[in-house]
Amino acid sequence: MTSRIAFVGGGNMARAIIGGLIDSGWPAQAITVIEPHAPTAAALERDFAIAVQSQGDATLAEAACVVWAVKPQVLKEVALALRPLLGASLHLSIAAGVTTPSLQGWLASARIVRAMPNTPALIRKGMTGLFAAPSVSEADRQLAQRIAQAVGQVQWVEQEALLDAVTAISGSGPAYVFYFLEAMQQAGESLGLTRAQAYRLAVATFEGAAALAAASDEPPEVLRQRVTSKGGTTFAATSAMDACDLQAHFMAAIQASSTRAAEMAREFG
Ligand SMILES: NC(=O)C1=CN([C@@H]2O[C@H](COP(=O)(O)OP(=O)(O)OC[C@H]3O[C@@H](n4cnc5c(N)ncnc54)[C@H](OP(=O)(O)O)[C@@H]3O)[C@@H](O)[C@H]2O)C=CC1
Ligand SMILES: O=C(O)[C@@H]1CCC=N1
Repeated sequence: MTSRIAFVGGGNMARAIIGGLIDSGWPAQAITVIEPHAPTAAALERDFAIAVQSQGDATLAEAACVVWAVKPQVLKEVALALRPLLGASLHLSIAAGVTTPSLQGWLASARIVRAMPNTPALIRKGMTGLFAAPSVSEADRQLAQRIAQAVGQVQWVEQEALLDAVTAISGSGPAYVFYFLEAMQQAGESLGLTRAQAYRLAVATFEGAAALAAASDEPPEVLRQRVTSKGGTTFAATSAMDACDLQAHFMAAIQASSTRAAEMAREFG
């Protein structure tokens, strides 16, 4: 029988994971959500035919896994409020920055796995970083991994601090890709393409280049060199990027994401 999963918070990321789980064959009847915002709750019920409650009830204790998917800012308050209703479940937190020791204290449980998914989970192309303290059982690790793998690939890390790096690369990463897509679309338009033409070209290019990188044994700088003809168009573009130190700026932006994850642990943990 499929394990019951209860989501606390039914926002963007929970929706992505729920969509991926159902798409991968997880029964809708085995998923419940606690989501107080009525329009969000109604949309989840409509789109996925799952049970959505405005607040927790006794059925929360029946979940094999509770997925904590509220904002880090409110996680402590929500966890303490629901604590009397919790059973002996695994707790899977997707909140950026909130640490295992904080969660252990709020939930009065050591059965905690932290996950850092990303929104491509919605189409089962997610990448999820996972961390569990050494005391967490193999069965709990397997259940967390099963949920994450239902929506894409997983990468375990051995030190909790590395989840901040995962957050900065793959958690926030889809936004970086969309940021570049926006720029490529606007540039294409300014060069005379229609908005739709430019967007289609840009999306297909990301798709194709990522698939090529995934299929290749060669490092990205070699793949880039293959595109770059001597004195040609790509060289003109990458030289302009180098002239404004784009790579260093981009790396600093990723560092800022990781630093923010660590700060959030101090603010909300
Ligand atoms: N978005 C992303 O790409 C990623 C997000 N995360 C993490 O996922 C978590 C959720 O983020 P995201 O989905 O973007 O945020 P959202 O704000 O979209 O979702 C959070 C949801 O929780 C609801 N909520 C608020 N209070 C309660 C409560 N007491 N009980 C139950 N639900 C409540 C919110 O309702 P309301 O709007 O009314 O407040 C909202 O619908 C965060 O901790 C974030 O760090 C992790 C990886 C990637
Ligand atoms: O922006 C955030 O804080 C969350 C975590 C990673 C992606 N979104």
